Amino acid sequence: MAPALDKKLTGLVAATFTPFTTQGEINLAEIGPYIDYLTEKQGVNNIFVNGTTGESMSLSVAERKDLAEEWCRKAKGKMDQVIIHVGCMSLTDSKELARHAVQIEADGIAVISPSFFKPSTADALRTFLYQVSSVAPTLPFYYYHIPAVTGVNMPARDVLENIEELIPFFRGVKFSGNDLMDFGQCVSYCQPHWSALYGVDEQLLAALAMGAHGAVGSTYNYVGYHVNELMSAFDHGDIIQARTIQFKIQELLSYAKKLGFDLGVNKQLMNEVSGLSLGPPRLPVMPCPVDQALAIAQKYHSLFSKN
Ligand SMILES: CC(=O)N[C@H](C=O)[C@@H](O)[C@H](O)[C@H](O)CO
Ligand SMILES: CC(=O)C(=O)O
Repeated sequence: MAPALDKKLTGLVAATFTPFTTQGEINLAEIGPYIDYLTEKQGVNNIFVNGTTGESMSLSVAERKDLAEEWCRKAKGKMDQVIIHVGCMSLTDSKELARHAVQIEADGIAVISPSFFKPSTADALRTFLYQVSSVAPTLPFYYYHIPAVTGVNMPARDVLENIEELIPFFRGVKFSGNDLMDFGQCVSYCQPHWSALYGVDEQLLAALAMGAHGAVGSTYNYVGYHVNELMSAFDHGDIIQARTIQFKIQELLSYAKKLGFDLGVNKQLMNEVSGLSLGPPRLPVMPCPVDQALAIAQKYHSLFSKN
């Protein structure tokens, strides 16, 4: 098997929601239709599975394996790349998931910093990442930086320092932070075969100006079509058009945030917009009150007439 050796990850990557039944079990049957929705209706051809949006930290290792396997199986021939997030609090669990990602022929893995016991230095975090990668040494590897969620605030650029010496298949960073100076320094440190992927959907345009090669986010599940247009406007130098689309996304999210926007609301918005049955989130994330999702979906439709 040759993993995505020379396939640099670019463009849009949807961070998938995990489908649950109404009883709260993982719902593998919804994955096939979900993939079709992303490719056919949103023009999104890459997915980031079992991440923050996928509630990975609320899933068991066994559930994460079942999900990863089904996403890979159903994505075959339809998606360009499937990246599996394998970060856990326990190094042992992360290694088990990394080994499994090789078996199911994922295109890459990503790892978040542990956040209960936090690494105290960039070197400690790099060593943790290295140990996870060591059981999947030829699988493209991404560091997943999300300081607001992990509480691990060391600059991502520090984590990247000489990382290829430890992880030969290091392929980039998924940067979900607001610090655009740190992001710029990551871009500037990137090797040609690495990708700097931005993850704060509200301000992607600023990250594109800083040199982002692509974007990973939850909202690309339902505004992917429009963000593809934003990115192509940017590529063609039409900054006014790119900004117009970015401002619409900001308007949607600021409206949603005023009503209370969390993963439960985000997931319900996806249910409303897509017609998929992804179910409720898992506790401690609370299900979204119906009227709240409807109000946000209405705002969505008023901003984006397509879809
Ligand atoms: C905390 C979180 O989930 N961040 C996501 C990616 O990393 C983003 O895609 C956000 O969901 C998005 O920017 C909306 O705030
Ligand atoms: C947004 C994102 O990348 C995640 O859900 O992990």
